[in-house]
Amino acid sequence: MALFSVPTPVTTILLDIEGTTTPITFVKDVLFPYIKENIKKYLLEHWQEKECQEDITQLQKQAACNESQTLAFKLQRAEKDSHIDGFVPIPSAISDNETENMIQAVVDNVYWQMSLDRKTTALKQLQGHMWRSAYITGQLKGEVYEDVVPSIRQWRELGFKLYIYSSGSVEAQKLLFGYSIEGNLLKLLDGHFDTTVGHKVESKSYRNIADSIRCSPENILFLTDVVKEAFAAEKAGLHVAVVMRPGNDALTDEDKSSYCCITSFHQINFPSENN
Ligand SMILES: CSCCC(=O)C(=O)COP(=O)(O)O
Ligand SMILES: [Mg+2]
Repeated sequence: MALFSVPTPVTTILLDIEGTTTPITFVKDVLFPYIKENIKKYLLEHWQEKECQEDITQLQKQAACNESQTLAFKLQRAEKDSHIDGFVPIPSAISDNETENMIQAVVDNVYWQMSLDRKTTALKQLQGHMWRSAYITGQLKGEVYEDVVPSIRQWRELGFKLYIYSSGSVEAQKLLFGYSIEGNLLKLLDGHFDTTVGHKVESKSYRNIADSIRCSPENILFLTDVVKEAFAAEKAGLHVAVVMRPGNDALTDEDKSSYCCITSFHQINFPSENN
C-alpha cells in the first residue's frame, strides 16, 4: 500500500464529502432520489413556512425571475442560469390560483438543476431542509467509508483539526454525520463549510476558509475526489491529495502524475508515525 506522507506544516485537515468520505452512490442513488420523490409533497406541506419561502426566494434569485429585482440584477443573474440549455424560470405567485403553477415551476426548476448536478447554494439549502425529517425519523442514515471513522479518530488523537467543505449545505453535512451508519460523528469535527464561502472550484473559497479558521493555507491538507477542486485549493496554497474511491470519476494519467492519489484514508501517514 503506497503511503501519502503529510507535509510537516499541516495541522488541519479539510475533507470533501461525496466521493471522499462518502460513496457517490449514497448521494446519487439515495439522497437525490429522495428529493425528486418528495419535492412536490414537501412544497405543498411547507409552503406557508418562513424557511420554505426563504428557500423559494433564493431559487427565484438564482433563476433570475424574481420580478422585484432590478434589470441590472436580472442581467447579472441571467449569465448564471438563463443562458443554460433547458433553463426553467420560477415566476412570482400573484393569486392563490397561481401558487399551484409556482409550486410546479419550483419542482421543474429543482429537477432541471439536479439533472445537471448543479451545486447552487439555493438548491443545496432546500435539499438540506428536505432531508432533515428523513434523517431524524431514521429513514436516511449517512454513509461513510469504513476507513473514515478510525482515521479521523486517529488524526484527532494526533492533534489535527478537522473540517468539512462540501457543496452540500452545512445543515445537510451535519445531518449526514450526525445521523450516520456509525452513529453521531459530529463531535469528531471542528467545523463545516459550504458554498456560502464560495464554490469549490474557486481558489478564493479556500483562502476564505483559511481566514475563517485563522490558519495559514500551508497548514491545511485538503482531501477531495475532484481534480478541479484540488487545483483550486493548491492554487490557494493548501496541500492536496486526490481520493480515488469506487465509482468516482476516473482520473487521467496526467491527473495521476500531477497529484498524490490515495484510495483509502489509511494510506495517510503523519510525520510522527515516521519516527
Ligand atoms: C452534504 S450531503 C449532500 C451532498 C451534496 O449535495 C453534494 O453536492 C456533495 O458535493 P461534495 O462537494 O461533497 O462533493
Ligand atoms: Mg466530492
